[in-house]
Amino acid sequence: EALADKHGASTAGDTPMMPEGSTPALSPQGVPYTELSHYINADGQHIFSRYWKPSGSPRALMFIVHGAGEHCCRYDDLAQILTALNFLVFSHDHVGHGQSEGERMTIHDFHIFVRDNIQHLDLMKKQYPDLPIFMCGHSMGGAIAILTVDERPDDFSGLILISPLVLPSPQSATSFKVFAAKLLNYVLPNLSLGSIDPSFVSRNKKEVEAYTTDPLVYHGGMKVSFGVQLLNATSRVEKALPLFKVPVLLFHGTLDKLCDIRGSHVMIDTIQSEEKTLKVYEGAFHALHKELPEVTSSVFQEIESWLQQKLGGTGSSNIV
Ligand SMILES: O=C1N[C@]2(CO1)C[C@H](C(=O)N1CCC(COc3ccc(F)cc3Cl)CC1)C2
Repeated sequence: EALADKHGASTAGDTPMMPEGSTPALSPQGVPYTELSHYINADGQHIFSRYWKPSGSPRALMFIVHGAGEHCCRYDDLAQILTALNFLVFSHDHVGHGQSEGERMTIHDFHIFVRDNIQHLDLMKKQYPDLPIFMCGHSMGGAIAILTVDERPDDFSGLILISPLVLPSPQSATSFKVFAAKLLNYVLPNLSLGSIDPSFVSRNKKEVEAYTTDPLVYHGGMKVSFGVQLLNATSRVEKALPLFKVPVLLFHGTLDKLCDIRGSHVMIDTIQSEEKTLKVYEGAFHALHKELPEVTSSVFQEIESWLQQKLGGTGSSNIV
């Protein structure tokens, strides 16, 4: 059992990871993992993990789950908002993403993302056994979050979803692409379905630029095999929704071309959660946490007041 250090990152200090004189495991960017907070997943891969700690003692945990091709350091702004509410925020780069090991944007079973999520969740529960835990997922990270909560419903006090992948969007997963992906998966699994169009990510030109120039973002084509796993994810999510009971705060833009807003309508109508809210942003694109200032500030305010109300905290909980 690898020891978890104070950050909850497990180091392999007690098991000789490499015989004397050999080089330490390096991140895809060439950084030794001994210098990066990380944990080792069930396949022995180094998963880069990130922790944003509040100045005071934390009153809750927030587990952020990033989307396809991106990485957890893109959530610094959201994490800062949350640490100001005395949340301890944690996240990691999914296998094949960012500073974690694994072939770029390659997965042979979508459940691996959920398995690694649960491992990190258990590490943090051990470190902070008495704190309520919330999860926030974006896009493909929303599907991973839904499936994680579905497996551990009693571990979460609430789930926030920013334009989650519930239904594939007809633009990015055209019925031809879906058909082709399923067929080609047997013969050409590594064929590219084309890469994510950065202009679909946000209307905010600065954010599109940041996405396009971010060296930790994967800008290559999406493999057929990855697309098929995303389709697997959407069907697993649809099966999970009718049994879903955790409080949910959902956000979606009406002009989202990457994840169909219909998926959020299906979700809000299907889940059994007593507390469920869907905020629709007219004209907004996909990454609402990186959209035009008026959208992103509204999303962050809604998240703040929803969390304050959940924690029975001070602030704008409107008790009538
Ligand atoms: O800020 C952010 N957001 C990001 C990038 O940077 C967007 C990206 C992300 O997760 N998705 C956008 C693309 C979408 C493609 O979907 C498919 C494609 C082929 C297919 F066959 C079946 C499907 Cl479902 C999946 C979800 C994370």
